[in-house]
Amino acid sequence: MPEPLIVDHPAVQDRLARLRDASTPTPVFRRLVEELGQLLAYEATRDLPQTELELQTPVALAKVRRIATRPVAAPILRAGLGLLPGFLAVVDDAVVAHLGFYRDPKTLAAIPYYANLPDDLGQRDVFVLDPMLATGHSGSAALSLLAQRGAKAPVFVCIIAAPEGLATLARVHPDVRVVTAAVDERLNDHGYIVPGLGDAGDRMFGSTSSVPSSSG
Ligand SMILES: O=P(O)(O)OC[C@H]1O[C@H](OP(=O)(O)OP(=O)(O)O)[C@H](O)[C@@H]1O
Ligand SMILES: O=c1cc[nH]c(=O)[nH]1
Ligand SMILES: [Mg+2]
Repeated sequence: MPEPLIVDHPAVQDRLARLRDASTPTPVFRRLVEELGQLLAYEATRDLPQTELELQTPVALAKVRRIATRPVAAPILRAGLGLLPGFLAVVDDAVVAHLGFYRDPKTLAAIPYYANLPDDLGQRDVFVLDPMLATGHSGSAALSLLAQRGAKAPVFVCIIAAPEGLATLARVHPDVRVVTAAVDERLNDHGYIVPGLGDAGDRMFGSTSSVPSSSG
């Protein structure tokens, strides 16, 4: 797998710092995730193929470049939805594919519960959105489903990746490129990223599950 792209821009790192802060309230957390979605999408879509064409400005003919094909943005529910508005701010006519997976808290397996994908994935650039890559089970399961439906070499856009999740993707999906704001130290013994930011979905949507904070 290509080396992950860690977006080190101060505007990204400052927002990540505020996300990590346990005292950041839900509305601010959600806004910061949305803004990071835009900044990360800007980097992740840098190599999208373009077509050249000529059009008429009010003044003269101009040679211009447009994005060649509408890419697919595939948020993993729920938390991936937080990155979607920012992605669409960068590529406003992306096709949205929804992928429902939740992580079983005991086994940490990814349980599928919803999928709505376009038929022509093979002809499109695909960007999977999920703020957290922890064990990599959810990301890997989402990428497997996309591959079964014809997607080639998708990009995985996240805010924090754990080394364990990166290793899983490298093993199961070696063609995937990861764009992230940070690679953290490790997982704790409950599968949470350390130091991480806690449960992204809960912090974004105001729901509660107990986030185990053991140092294990
Ligand atoms: O790499 P993994 O170990 O699979 O963990 C990461 C997944 O866990 C979180 O989702 P969660 O299952 O909590 O669902 P939610 O987004 O609905 O809260 C997160 O948004 C990822 O999808
Ligand atoms: O640290 C983690 C791990 C999985 N999912 C989250 O939201 N946070
Ligand atoms: Mg969650």
